[in-house]
Amino acid sequence: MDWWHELPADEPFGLANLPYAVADFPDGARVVARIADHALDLARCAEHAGMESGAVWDRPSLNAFLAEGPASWAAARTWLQDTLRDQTYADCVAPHLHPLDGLDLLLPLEVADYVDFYASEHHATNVGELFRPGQPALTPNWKHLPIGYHGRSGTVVVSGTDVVRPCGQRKGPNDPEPVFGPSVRLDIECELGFVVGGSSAIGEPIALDRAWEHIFGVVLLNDWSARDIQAWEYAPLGPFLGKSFATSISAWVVPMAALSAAHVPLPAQDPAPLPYLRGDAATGLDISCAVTWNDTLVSTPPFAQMYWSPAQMLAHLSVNGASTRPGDLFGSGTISGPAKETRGSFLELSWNGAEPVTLGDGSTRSFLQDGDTITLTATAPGPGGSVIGFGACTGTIRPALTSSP
Ligand SMILES: O=C(O)/C=C/C(=O)CC(=O)CC(=O)O
Ligand SMILES: [Ca+2]
Ligand SMILES: [Mg+2]
Repeated sequence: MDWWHELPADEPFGLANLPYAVADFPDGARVVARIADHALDLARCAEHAGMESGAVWDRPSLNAFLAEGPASWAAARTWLQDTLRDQTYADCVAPHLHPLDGLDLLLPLEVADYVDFYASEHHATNVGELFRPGQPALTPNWKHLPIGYHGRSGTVVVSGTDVVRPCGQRKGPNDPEPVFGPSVRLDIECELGFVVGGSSAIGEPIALDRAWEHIFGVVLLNDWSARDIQAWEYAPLGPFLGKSFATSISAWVVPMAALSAAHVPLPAQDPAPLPYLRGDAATGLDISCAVTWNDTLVSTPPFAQMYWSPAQMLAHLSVNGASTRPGDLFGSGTISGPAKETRGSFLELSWNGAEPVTLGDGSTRSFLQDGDTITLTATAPGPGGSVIGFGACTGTIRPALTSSP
């Protein structure tokens, strides 16, 4: 028996999970799968085992594998689980396992198009009250369609990448004129990101009941947000420079197949959405997130509380005939539950600065200070009582480069 044949039942990166990442080996970057605290060099392991289709992993991103589609993803997963389970393959596995400690993980995919949704009713209600006081918190369309905006795919960065405080225009309600400078209300948004694979042609919407087949897996996602820049710029076209400077994702992509036991019914949708958004595939996911600010756990956002299903998001995203490509990424929107300690942004947690958060060292915060580190983590139920881990999505704030261009 080798160590990977006898992992404890509560190992969050056991055979039921097997998330993918891209590791920067001395002789090139390649796709790996995680098993406990090791990464398996998939292309080399497959080569060793005589599995020719493993060449798709001999690349510096997941995109070629994403392009192959769900039948290939399922076959690869079955092969990988069999290879790790069966002791006769131990010689094909052992030489290609690398301790994670000391391994550099890269952005796991070349992000094609990036969309961010707004699917938490609690978050949308809170932000509505804070940004548009005196108006109904939810806009009239909110319960009829999953609201989203197209973001900037080129600034999606991997966990561990520092985030430079953005500069931009802001104008508070009492300022006579806009001013330019480093954001003074830099925030996070705890979200999940959904990685799209296969493709759909222009003019051919993805039906709700086929939507999950197009979703390869899930990452943790932090949609860094400069609230002062956002509040001044967003009307009437939506978020722009307040969010496009950086979006962090976890290095590990948890395959949807690992989350088969995590599907849960959505909270009741009233009014019933239009038929293209209605059906049994409109499930939620029981994924419990956690937000750590420096070393203090400040929030535990529950994805199971999200109003819209990821399947509804993808059906809506393509219902106008927009095509999808391997490497498309969509964010769920900030995950906020009903309780204060489950809010997924500091705008909400500090109620726009009125109720600062106290950290473990006794200091208080409303928004991010230079040097602060944010870490998102999550777990989900796996098959047979196992636990599915997601790794971490972390980022540290660096000072603004300049206060004037
Ligand atoms: O209500 C608004 O004007 C904007 C809210 C957001 O910050 C948008 C966003 O990124 C969506 C989300 O993460 O839920
Ligand atoms: Ca967001
Ligand atoms: Mg962003």
